[in-house]
Amino acid sequence: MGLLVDGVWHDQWYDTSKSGGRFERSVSQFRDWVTVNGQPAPGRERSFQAEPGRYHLYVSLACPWAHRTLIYRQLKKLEEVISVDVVHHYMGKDGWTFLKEDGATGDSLYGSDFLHQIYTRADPKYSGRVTVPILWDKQTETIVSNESSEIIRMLNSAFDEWADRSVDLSPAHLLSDIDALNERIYPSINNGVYRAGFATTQSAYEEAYNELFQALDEIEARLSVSRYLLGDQLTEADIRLFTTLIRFDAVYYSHFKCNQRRISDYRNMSNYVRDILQIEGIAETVDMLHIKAHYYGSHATINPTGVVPVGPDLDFAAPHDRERLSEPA
Ligand SMILES: N[C@@H](CCC(=O)N[C@@H](CS)C(=O)NCC(=O)O)C(=O)O
Repeated sequence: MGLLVDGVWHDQWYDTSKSGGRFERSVSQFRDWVTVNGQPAPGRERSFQAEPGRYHLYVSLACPWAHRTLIYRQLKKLEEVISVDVVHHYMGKDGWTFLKEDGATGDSLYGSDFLHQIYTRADPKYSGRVTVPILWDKQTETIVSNESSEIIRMLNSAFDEWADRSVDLSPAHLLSDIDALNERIYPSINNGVYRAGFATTQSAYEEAYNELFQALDEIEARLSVSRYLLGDQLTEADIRLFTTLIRFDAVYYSHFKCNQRRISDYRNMSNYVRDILQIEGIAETVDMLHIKAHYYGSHATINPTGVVPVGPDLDFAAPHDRERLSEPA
């Protein structure tokens, strides 16, 4: 694990020394937008017009943020429109690599060895973390965005000429509710598990742990009366929550010490996870080998032996009971 400084790779773990042992996620730096007519997003100058075959995703199957983008690509039926490469699950001293093994594809565009070479191809002087996902423009050979929350908003509508338009995960009338839920769920749950797991002091860990389980209890209550977070319609907020919940029992519960309860101990949330997993296209985006091998194998400060637990046995294909909460059509 490391980062680029002026385009040069340095092997370095997260520094929590200046924040009382708290893990603070750095802000993504490539923030342009693909738009229908190529009009730059407000406050932006670079223009990226939606076109089939022009854009490429670099993802890790382990990563919950990259997972969001893969789910959108499936649900919007963009497989032929946006190509994908998958990095290897092990993130060691070279960061993410393109080692072709266990279903990792390698870099089909440039044959690079390391993901950081994609960042320096876009900006030879880039300083910062080298993260997935990346939305890459094959035409101008640059990174459009490395911020998953924005990439999924682009995938939701910018490519609709070639996509399944009937799928809209952030309809205008729900947008402010989605944003409000994201504001609650991102710090306490999506990033909350990382804040617990990467904390290097007891107090930083307990702060994150308490916030996490308080938020999970709230979600459980919400899901006791509503099929999805915002009623009968699956939205962006569900996808963003799902990618954390699906990893929880296998990884966050033990590896990140988030062990007050498993998701399988929550009746509503566990059924909800299976409900979403069983939507056509979603199961293909979940790769438990990459998920477990990455976390247990790559975080030497947390699990120095790199031994990957065999369990737990999780049956996401088992029936769920969520239909009881839907309005009859
Ligand atoms: N805010 C970013 C976060 C992406 C992110 O942190 N990805 C992790 C993998 S789960 C990563 O690549 N980390 C490498 C690092 O921090 O060096 C997003 O949502 O796209």
